[in-house]
Amino acid sequence: MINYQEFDQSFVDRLVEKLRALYEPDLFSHSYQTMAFAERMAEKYGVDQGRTKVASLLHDYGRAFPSQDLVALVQEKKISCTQFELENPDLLHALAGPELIRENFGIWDPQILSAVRKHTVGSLQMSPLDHIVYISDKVELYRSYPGVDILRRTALGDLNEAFKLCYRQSLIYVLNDGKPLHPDSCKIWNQMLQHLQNFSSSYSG
Ligand SMILES: Nc1ncnc2c1ncn2[C@@H]1O[C@H](COP(=O)(O)OP(=O)(O)OP(=O)(O)OP(=O)(O)OC[C@H]2O[C@@H](n3cnc4c(N)ncnc43)[C@H](O)[C@@H]2O)[C@@H](O)[C@H]1O
Repeated sequence: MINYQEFDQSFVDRLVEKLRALYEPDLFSHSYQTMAFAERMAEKYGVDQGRTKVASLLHDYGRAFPSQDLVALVQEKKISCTQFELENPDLLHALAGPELIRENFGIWDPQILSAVRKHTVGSLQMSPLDHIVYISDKVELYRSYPGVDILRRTALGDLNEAFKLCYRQSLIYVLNDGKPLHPDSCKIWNQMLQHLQNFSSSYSG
């Protein structure tokens, strides 16, 4: 029997093959490239490689399910979810992801499940692993929007700055699309600026 809580390379390899068979090709390529970028970031920032690979590979697992199934799942399992999120089902794949991953892969690791849940809107409390998965999703090799190269370089140089730039990028993307912004976004943005300001003033003594 596979010990699902040991995220060694053999576990990762088997997970890659399962997802290759399960996902549409575009979703598989995106997930694989997100893992490849996250791996580089984990090495740079000293974050657990196995967890990083599993979380980044599975971050979009909820995307393999139709929206109506995700709505039914969050209601049936009473997954913590706001009215705004229910009305914007693009956001549900991140919220339903942890439950689906527990059920279908037997992965209960809280750090992995946290990174999956927070990869779309972020959160007021994010670990380095949460940041790595969030950023890698936005800058993986197949993303090709203007400015993505700068985001990639920053991602491998300064984790806090990279999260700030990627978060800003996502907010602009949502606004330009004319979509409603998640109510938590403003709080997350302001808290991040405060944190960066405190960090830089304590650093400069
Ligand atoms: N705070 C918030 N409030 C409300 N809704 C929110 C939100 N944050 C994210 N969302 C929405 O939630 C959805 C899911 O976000 P994610 O979970 O981050 O995106 P995804 O599953 O990888 O894919 P999707 O197809 O939906 O998005 P895309 O690759 O085009 O894009 C994924 C990301 O890649 C970047 N990106 C991709 N194409 C880009 C482009 N042409 N220009 C600029 N940035 C781009 C952006 O950062 C973008 O967010 C997004 O569509 C987004 O609109």
